[in-house]
Amino acid sequence: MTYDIHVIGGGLAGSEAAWQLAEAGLKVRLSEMRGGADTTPAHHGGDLAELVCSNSFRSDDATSNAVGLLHQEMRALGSIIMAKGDVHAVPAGSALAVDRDGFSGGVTAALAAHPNITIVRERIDTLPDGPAIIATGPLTAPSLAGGIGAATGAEALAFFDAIAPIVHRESIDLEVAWFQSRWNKGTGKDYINCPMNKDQYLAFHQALIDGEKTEFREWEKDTPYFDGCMPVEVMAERGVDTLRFGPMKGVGLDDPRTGRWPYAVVQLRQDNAAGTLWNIVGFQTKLKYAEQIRIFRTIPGLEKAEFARLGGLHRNTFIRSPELLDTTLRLKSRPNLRFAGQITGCEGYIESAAIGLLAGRFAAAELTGKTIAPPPVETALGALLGHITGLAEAETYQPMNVNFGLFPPIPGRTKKADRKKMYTDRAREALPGWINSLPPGPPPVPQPAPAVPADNPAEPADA
Ligand SMILES: Cc1cc2nc3c(=O)[nH]c(=O)nc-3n(C[C@H](O)[C@H](O)[C@H](O)COP(=O)(O)OP(=O)(O)OC[C@H]3O[C@@H](n4cnc5c(N)ncnc54)[C@H](O)[C@@H]3O)c2cc1C
Repeated sequence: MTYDIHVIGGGLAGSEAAWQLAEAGLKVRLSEMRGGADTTPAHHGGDLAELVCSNSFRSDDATSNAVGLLHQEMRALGSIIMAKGDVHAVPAGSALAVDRDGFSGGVTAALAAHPNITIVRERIDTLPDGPAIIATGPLTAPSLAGGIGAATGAEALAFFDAIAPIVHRESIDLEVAWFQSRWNKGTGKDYINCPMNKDQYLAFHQALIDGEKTEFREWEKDTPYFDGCMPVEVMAERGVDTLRFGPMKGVGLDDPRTGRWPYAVVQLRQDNAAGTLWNIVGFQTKLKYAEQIRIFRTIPGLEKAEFARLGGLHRNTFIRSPELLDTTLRLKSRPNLRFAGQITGCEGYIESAAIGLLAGRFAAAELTGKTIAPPPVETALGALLGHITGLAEAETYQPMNVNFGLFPPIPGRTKKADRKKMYTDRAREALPGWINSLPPGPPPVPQPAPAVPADNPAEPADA
C-alpha cells in the first residue's frame, strides 16, 4: 500500500489530521490499534475519535469563551470533529455536547469513505522513517511510548501528571498579596505571596483534610508518582505543620502590611511568558474541582481568583513540546515526524483535535512544496499552538486547556466584562488573513446560531 504520510492514532487529533491531509489531496495511512487486538485502559470500542469520558466539547460561545472561539475557528477550517459534533449535538445549553456513539460513528464513517484514507487496525511499535504524525494520545501504547522516549530524550513518558491550579494574574488581590522571592533571590520579585495568620492557616489545613477528593482509577493505581508530586491534601494529612514547613513556609518573606514573616504563605509562580497566568506552587491536588474553588478562594488575596485550570493528578503521556517541537509541530531532531493531540501537552478533546488540524495542515503544505506560517497568536489556534511550541516554560510544562491567559494581553485598562469580547473580536479579525494564505483544504463547516451566553464561561474541562 502506498501512501504519502502515516498518521498513527485514530483519536480526536489523528482523525482530524487525517481528514485535513486527505482533503488536501494526500494519501493517508491511518493506523489505529483499537478495533484490532489492542485497546487502551480508558477506551471501550473500536470507533475513531472515541470520547473517553464526558460527552461535552464545552462552551460553544464564540463571543466570550476561548474554547467556543476555538470551535468557531476549527469550523472555518473545515474540521471533521466540529462537523460531526454539530450533526450529533444533544441539548446542553450554551455548551456543545454530543451523542457519543453517533459522533464517533460519524467520524469513522466519514474517514472510512474518504478515497484518500486507508484505516489500518494495527498497533505501531516503532517510530516510522517516512513522514508521519504521531497522535497516540495520553494513553499511548507502552511500546511506542518507549520509542518516543528514546527519540525525545525522556526516560519515561507515562507518569502522573501532577497539576497545580493556575490562576489569572488579574484576579489576584495585590492589596493583600505581594511580589517577592524568598530571601529576595532571583529578581527579588519572582513570586506572588499570599500571607496567612495562624487561625487562617489552621482553618485552611482542616479544609484540605475535610475536602472531597476524587479517587484514582483502577488502572492508575500502579503508576508511580514522585515525592515532588505529593498532593497538597496528603501533605496536610501528614501533620499540622507539614505544609507550614514545606511549600507554605513563610520564612524569608516580608509581608509589607506587617513588616514580618507571615505564619504561613501560599506562593504563586509565573506560568507563561506573558505573565498573565500564575500557578500555585506545590498545590497539585486530587480535591474535586468545586472543592478546589471553594477552598482555594479562602486564601487571602485569592478570594476572587479565576482559575485558568484546576489541579489534578492522573496518568498522562506527553512530551516536553516547548523544547522539542518547532513552530509547525515537527520534532526538531527528526523533522519528518510531527506530534499532535494531547501527547503534545494540550488538554481536552477540542484542543487535541485543534492541534491535529494544525499538524495536518502544516504537513499537507510541506508535502506539496509549500510553507505556511503558524496562525496569528491573537487567534485561539495561534495562542494554543504558541503555548505548546515555545511560549510556555519548558521546565514546568503542564497540559493546558485553551484559555484567554494564553492570548497576548489586551493593552490598556479595560473592564473585565468587555475583555473577553475584545479577545474574540481581535481573533476574528486576525483569522481570515491567515486562512486566505493557506493552500486549499476542506470547505468550512457552517457556524450554528450564536449560543446563549454561558452562566460560567470559565468552566474547566471535566477530564
Ligand atoms: C481517562 C481520561 C479521561 C478524559 N476525559 C476528558 C473529558 O471528559 N473531556 C475532555 O475534553 N478531555 C478528556 N480527556 C483528555 C483528552 O482530551 C482526551 O484524552 C483526548 O481523547 C485526547 O485526544 P488525542 O487524539 O490526543 O488522543 P486519543 O483520543 O486518546 O487518541 C489516541 C489514539 O491512539 C491510539 N493508539 C495509542 N497508541 C497506539 C499505537 N502504538 N499504535 C496505534 N494506535 C495507538 C489509541 O487507541 C487512541 O485511539 C481525558 C483523558 C483521559 C486519559
